[in-house]
Amino acid sequence: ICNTVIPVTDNRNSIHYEAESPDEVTFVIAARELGFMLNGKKQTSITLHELEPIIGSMVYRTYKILSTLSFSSARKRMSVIVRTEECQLLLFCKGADSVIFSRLVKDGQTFEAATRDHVSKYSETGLRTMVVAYRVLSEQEFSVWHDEFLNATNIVSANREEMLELAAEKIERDLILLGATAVEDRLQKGVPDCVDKLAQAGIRIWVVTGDKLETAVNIGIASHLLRKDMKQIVVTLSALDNSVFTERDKEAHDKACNESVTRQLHEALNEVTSLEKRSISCSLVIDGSSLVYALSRDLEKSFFDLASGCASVICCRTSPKQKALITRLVKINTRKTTLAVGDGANDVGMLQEADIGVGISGVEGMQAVMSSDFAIAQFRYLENLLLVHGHWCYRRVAAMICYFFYKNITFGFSLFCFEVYTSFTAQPAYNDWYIAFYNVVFTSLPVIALGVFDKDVSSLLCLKYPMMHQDGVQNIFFSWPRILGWMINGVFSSIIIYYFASSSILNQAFRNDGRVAELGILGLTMYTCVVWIVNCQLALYFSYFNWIQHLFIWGSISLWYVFLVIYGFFPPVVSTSAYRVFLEAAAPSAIYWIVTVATVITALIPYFAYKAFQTTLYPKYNELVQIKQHENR
Ligand SMILES: Nc1ncnc2c1ncn2[C@@H]1O[C@H](COP(=O)(O)OP(=O)(O)OP(=O)(O)O)[C@@H](O)[C@H]1O
Ligand SMILES: [Mg+2]
Repeated sequence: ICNTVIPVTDNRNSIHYEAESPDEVTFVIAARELGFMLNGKKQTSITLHELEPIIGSMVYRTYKILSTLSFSSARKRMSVIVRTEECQLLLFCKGADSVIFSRLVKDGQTFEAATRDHVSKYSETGLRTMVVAYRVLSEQEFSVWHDEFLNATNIVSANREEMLELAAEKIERDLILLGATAVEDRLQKGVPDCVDKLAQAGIRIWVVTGDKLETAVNIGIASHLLRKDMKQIVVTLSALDNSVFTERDKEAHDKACNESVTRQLHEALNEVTSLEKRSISCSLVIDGSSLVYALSRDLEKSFFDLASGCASVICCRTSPKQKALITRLVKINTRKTTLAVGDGANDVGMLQEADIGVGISGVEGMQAVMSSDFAIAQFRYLENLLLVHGHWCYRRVAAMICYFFYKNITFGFSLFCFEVYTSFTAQPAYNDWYIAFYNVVFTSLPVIALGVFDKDVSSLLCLKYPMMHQDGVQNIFFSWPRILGWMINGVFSSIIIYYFASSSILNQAFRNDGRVAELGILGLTMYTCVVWIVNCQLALYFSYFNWIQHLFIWGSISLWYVFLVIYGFFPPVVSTSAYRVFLEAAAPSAIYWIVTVATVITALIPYFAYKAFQTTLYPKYNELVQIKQHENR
């Protein structure tokens, strides 16, 4: 009993009741069993008040559940076998209309036409429907079947699922139709807007659902995937008359289906091509039974061509396996990144097949979330995940990798330049501890700040300009020219460092008493420039500064001087070439400081000049947004 929608199946006829106030209740009854009627009349709604005397006068009956065949998305149905008080054995089965209707015995089809009519009416209004049927079992039939079912349940092997399915197939047949139910399954808040945004970001969206065609189309319209100006192309096998094929004619049936799907796909493809010329967009709706053939080896290419020519694609009545196959088809044929979003256990295959799986936690359990890469609570958060965090993270990770190349090349290549000078005698320019601490202490924290905090535009603007998402799709920030550019920048910086330091320090009197500088001072000067340059380069790159970035960058540089002082106090056995070198030799010398400043400025000029020209002459999309953001301040 709940208070949203009242789907009641009366005596072999389906009536849909919709509650209008909270005290109205939902009451789903297998009416044939309970004979439910109010004052001898059909009622469109019932209040708790009216219900009380009925419940009071109702005869309660006890059913003993003997066996449950649980729901699976592949079977699209579930059943219970019960023993009534009169010791009669009954099987009740509920499930998708297509599955139940095809399992009815001849005598059980009396109300099929009327129920079908009701079911399609419910679906057209966007309700999720289910058909209920029953069957009387004999004791013997049940006991034979039950042994087999228990065997299948207890088996510990890979084909357990198959055996269970086989057992279910044996008993869930020759059913007698009882009626249909419908429940409202509202779209979550914000879905249409989110779909709109994602479409604006240039993301192609396919809906793959286990629902009925009519319901799926209705949801497509509600979520703005299907629009009035689109030509809707439907590929379905529902028009095929199955009654002409007996069970033995499986092959003939398959052949007819295959031909029908082939024909429909080709006709649709022609239509799409001709409409494309008149710039009319199309949408494709295809059902699970057609997909069986459309996803076969011969037809998958035609299906994919057709689907990729359509602006929206809706696949309905799909099994979990088909969901995964569709994802794989798109992934392989487009070679693009695929992202699957799902909330139920039937989406697990799809979530794992896609490059990125996003599980929605909610009423349908945790399976989807457990097997996904990202978990969100509502569909609309996808917008934030992709357009805001997707953009930020992509830019951060790309910049971080490029910067790693840069800073290590700057460091390593300056060592190499010195090696050339020493004619490859393997004499290192830097003290061992300088080398050991480079990536661990003096340049590590600012990179973390880049990878965690940097953002080029605010989240509001990311959502306002969804096209920025295309930066990632077109791989603007991690292209070969960009990676090579950073590498060349690194080589350039290190040449400047070596050239400036060696030519200014080595060839003239360095100390007051006229002595020239020795190797320890050259290494120290070069290393000072390296630490300054790689950190200032990062400061130039940052689009966003808070106190953490400042602390990390200027802190890392200060740490270098602190380290020099402390390390210099260690006895010469430990500090070797760095013994008191900073306090006694480098710091009192003006040339050391002048070289540092000149080298840092010179090494940063190329990046600065490139950035200034590029932003003025060929701004990227995100830079245009940045300019807008700046103007609006
Ligand atoms: N617990 C159940 N018992 C019986 N039938 C069910 C049950 N749950 C769903 N069905 C029927 O099986 C069909 C397929 O269900 P499935 O879970 O595969 O997909 P869905 O929930 O309809 O859609 P989606 O793929 O969007 O989650 C449903 O449309 C419904 O008719
Ligand atoms: Mg579901």
